[in-house]
Amino acid sequence: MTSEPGLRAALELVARSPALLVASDFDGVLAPLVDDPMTSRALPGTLDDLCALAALPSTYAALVSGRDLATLAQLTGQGADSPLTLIGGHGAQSTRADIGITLSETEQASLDAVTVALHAALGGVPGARLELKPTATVLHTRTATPPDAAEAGRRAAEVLAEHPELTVLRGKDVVEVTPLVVDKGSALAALARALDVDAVVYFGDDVTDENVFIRLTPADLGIKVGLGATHAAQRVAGPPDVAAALTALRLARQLRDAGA
Ligand SMILES: O=P(O)(O)OC[C@H]1O[C@H](O[C@H]2O[C@H](CO)[C@@H](O)[C@H](O)[C@H]2O)[C@H](O)[C@@H](O)[C@@H]1O
Repeated sequence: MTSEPGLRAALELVARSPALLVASDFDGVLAPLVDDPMTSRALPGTLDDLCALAALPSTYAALVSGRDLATLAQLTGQGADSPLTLIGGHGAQSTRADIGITLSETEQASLDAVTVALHAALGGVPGARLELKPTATVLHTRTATPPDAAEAGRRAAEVLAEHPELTVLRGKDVVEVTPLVVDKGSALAALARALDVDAVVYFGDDVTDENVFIRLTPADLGIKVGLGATHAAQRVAGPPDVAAALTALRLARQLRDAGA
């Protein structure tokens, strides 16, 4: 897909920015979507290219995910010595800012109550299951039939109607509920400000990534992965195209540094 002239030209142009931040979502972007969230892995080369970019002068790289930080680090193998900034929990956590995620007693009670209620309401719906994260509970329906997924969604909506204090984030075969007010766009904008970069490149595939795309300026480059309405300027089909685009961006940035 990087042979597509518009995308290639856009990557080469943004690679010439004096200070650049390259950031990517994880699931569905670096890692193909799978049924079991704990088996997600980034495609070969993607993390290497991000780390290589982060090693270049005036160049930074980040992962921005709905995963909690510990899980994101585990799945990507990016530990404390990683050159990448990891932003987790849709912006609730960051390795750079060391943002804490301790919920208040009220927030924790609210999350616990909705989790218990969802668990009770979803019993008996085949393929519907809950993922428990430190700041959120996620209803997964990827392995449910369409009628079962619809039934799970209907039951979840009834429960969530009783919890207007919670934030609901919708994604690919997931409905996520958290007591925090978070979004990836604010988190990435704060990182870009802190790094004082001239341009941001962002890869994302889901509704929550639109909060990033909508904030980008003409100096930046948003790349939507897959189908669906988007505010991104460019689009690729799937994770293999992201891998190719990251390599093209890394090479263009290295050429720029070499003065070519
Ligand atoms: O922001 P992301 O990195 O894209 O994380 C969003 C959610 O990703 C995970 O769910 C998605 O990936 C799963 C594994 O491929 C897939 O089974 C599921 O259908 C997808 O929605 C994760 O499990 C969630 O906690 C994240 O919020």
